[in-house]
Amino acid sequence: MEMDQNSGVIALKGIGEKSQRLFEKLGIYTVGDLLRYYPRGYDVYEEAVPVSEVEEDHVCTVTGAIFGRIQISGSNRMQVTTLYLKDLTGTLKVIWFRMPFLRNTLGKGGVITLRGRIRNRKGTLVMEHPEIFYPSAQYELKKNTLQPLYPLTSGITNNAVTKAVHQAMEVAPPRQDTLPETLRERYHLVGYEDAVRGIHFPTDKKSFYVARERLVFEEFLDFILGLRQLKESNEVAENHFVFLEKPQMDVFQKKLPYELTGAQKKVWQQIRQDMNGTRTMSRLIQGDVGSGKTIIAVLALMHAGLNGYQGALMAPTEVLAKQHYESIGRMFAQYGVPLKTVLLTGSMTAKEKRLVYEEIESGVASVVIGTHALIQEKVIYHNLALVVTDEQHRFGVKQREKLSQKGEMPHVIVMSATPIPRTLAIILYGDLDISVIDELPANRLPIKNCVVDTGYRRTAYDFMKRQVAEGRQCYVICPMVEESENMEAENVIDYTDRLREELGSGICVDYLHGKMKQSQKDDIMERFGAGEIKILVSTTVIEVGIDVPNATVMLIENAERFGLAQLHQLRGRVGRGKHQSYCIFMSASKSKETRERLEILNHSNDGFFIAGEDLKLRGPGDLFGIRQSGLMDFRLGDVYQDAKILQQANEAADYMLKVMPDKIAGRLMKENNLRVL
Ligand SMILES: Nc1ncnc2c1ncn2[C@@H]1O[C@H](COP(=O)(O)OP(=O)(O)OP(=O)(O)O)[C@@H](O)[C@H]1O
Repeated sequence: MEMDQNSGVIALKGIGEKSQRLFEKLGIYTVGDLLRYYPRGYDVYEEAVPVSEVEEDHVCTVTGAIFGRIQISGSNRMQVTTLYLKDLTGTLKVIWFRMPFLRNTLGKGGVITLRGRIRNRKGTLVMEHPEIFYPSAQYELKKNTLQPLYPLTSGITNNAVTKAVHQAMEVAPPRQDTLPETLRERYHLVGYEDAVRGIHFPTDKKSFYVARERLVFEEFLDFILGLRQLKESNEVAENHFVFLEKPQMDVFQKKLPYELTGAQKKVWQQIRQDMNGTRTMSRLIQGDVGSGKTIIAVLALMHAGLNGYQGALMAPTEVLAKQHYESIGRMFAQYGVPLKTVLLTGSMTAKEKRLVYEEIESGVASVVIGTHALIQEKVIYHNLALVVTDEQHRFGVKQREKLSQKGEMPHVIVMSATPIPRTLAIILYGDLDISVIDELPANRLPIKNCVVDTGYRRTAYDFMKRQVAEGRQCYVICPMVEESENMEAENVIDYTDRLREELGSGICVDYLHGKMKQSQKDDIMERFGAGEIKILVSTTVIEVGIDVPNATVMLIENAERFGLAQLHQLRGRVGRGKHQSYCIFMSASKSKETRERLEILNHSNDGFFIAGEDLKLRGPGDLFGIRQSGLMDFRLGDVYQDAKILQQANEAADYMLKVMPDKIAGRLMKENNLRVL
């Protein structure tokens, strides 16, 4: 049977119905999907290093002579085979678990190559459970190759995915190039088939870079073309709402416990003009953490409500939606704003939801706050004139379509706390007008930072104790353990136990992680917000938007595992009130690069500056590392890392629009287009 990109994966040899279902779980239905399922990283088979140079926690390759006798110890169930490998620089202890037969296979001695992770066992560096190349020459075949590592789901191995991709590449290579030749030549990009081959099975680092570059370019290009199309539709969308200036708006602002900053006033003015203007608003509000974006959204929602329209605020998480719902409700009650606010989230019971649906449909509710549930079919709005959303859940084509099908074409405000350099913002938010809140409220004291190693932990705990004694609260962030979400939870729980022990029973310590039930999360956040919980141990779930101004200490464990932008976001959870705040970046890493990165944060609290420095620090060498920005969920591209490619793609989009507009329509139809919007 002839196979092509649209054939189901079941057409491949070795894939039966059971594996087919597993592939479907990964979102892979066709051979084409499989080829677009890119590795999340690579195992690099580096040159062997001398025994004296192996590093703790690194995967290393060593070559040497088998020294002395191979020993077997331990119980029957957990037999440990121990070998000593010797080269000119030293001797390394190597162990395997449950592989006693190795004594026979390796018993002849001679030269061997081993590749495995180095652990520190009671002060001795030991290589654990390595891959064996015996005789040593076998390693030559693998040396310098990169083996793909795919994101997996339980029941499917990396080997199975690798094999399937291999086969697909052979029987149905993607022959048709998806980029016009002029663009390929102009930007020196490899052909599509080579790129797909290179991303799955790079022969060396260079072939990986060129493959990736081409695919990232295309991903960005499609994204930008989509934005241009959105911009066009924004430009023609007429504002059919009528807004009048309401005196309550000024009264409300005067009653606030603070005066708006100059930057907040400027941005509010821009929004008001837009809402009262002739076109439908599509505006991005960019502001550093804690710059006071929420109040701007509140003003806009009030403006809609007081004019008899509905406004919706869509938050990225339930915790945040609830926080907004409570703080806005409180504000309205306190300052006499006669607008009904409702909350709608996925975890509410059917009965609760029904009630809210009714209040929305009848127009009783003026301000609707919630998560993604807000754009579900069942919600029928009553004159929806404004949607405020955040950058992660940007209001894309699909959402707009959904709402316009309901007869609404609301004004849209997108809020972003990611201070990206202006040149990039203009490209990434090409469909939106941009407002920047470039000033922090005047009552803020700059956060004091320090970068320390784990030896400082005790001192940090003592410091937190003192802060708690003064009535303040603290956050501790534990790293997310990649791949295993259950472990993520365990980490936080274990850490909390240890911290409770260290600090004694007088201080209430609790934890928060992504796997908890919604009601538990709400409960924890409520108790932290009320000041009952003094120290909150958490994963990065608290990263976005949590606002507890009484919290003054942020301790980030394993700071090296996070990107700069993310660290800045985390730090932004403190320094939100009038008290002096502190951020402690803790890291055991000795790497010079990590230190340099963390020093940037140590010396600056300015998100825009940090983003700029972050950009400067990067080189292609970082590509195997963590994705730094977490901004917009591109399949391969990273807007910081690939800033140059982003700029080129932007230029290419201009060129296509001018020279080959006929080639664009086809691209916009592509299924993955604007996936990230
Ligand atoms: N002009 C102001 N003067 C003093 N305090 C302000 C001012 N504007 C907002 N605030 C307060 O500052 C805190 C942070 O504001 P807000 O939650 O809106 O920040 P944000 O910009 O959304 O930040 P993030 O992106 O970190 O969530 C809030 O407690 C808010 O009440």
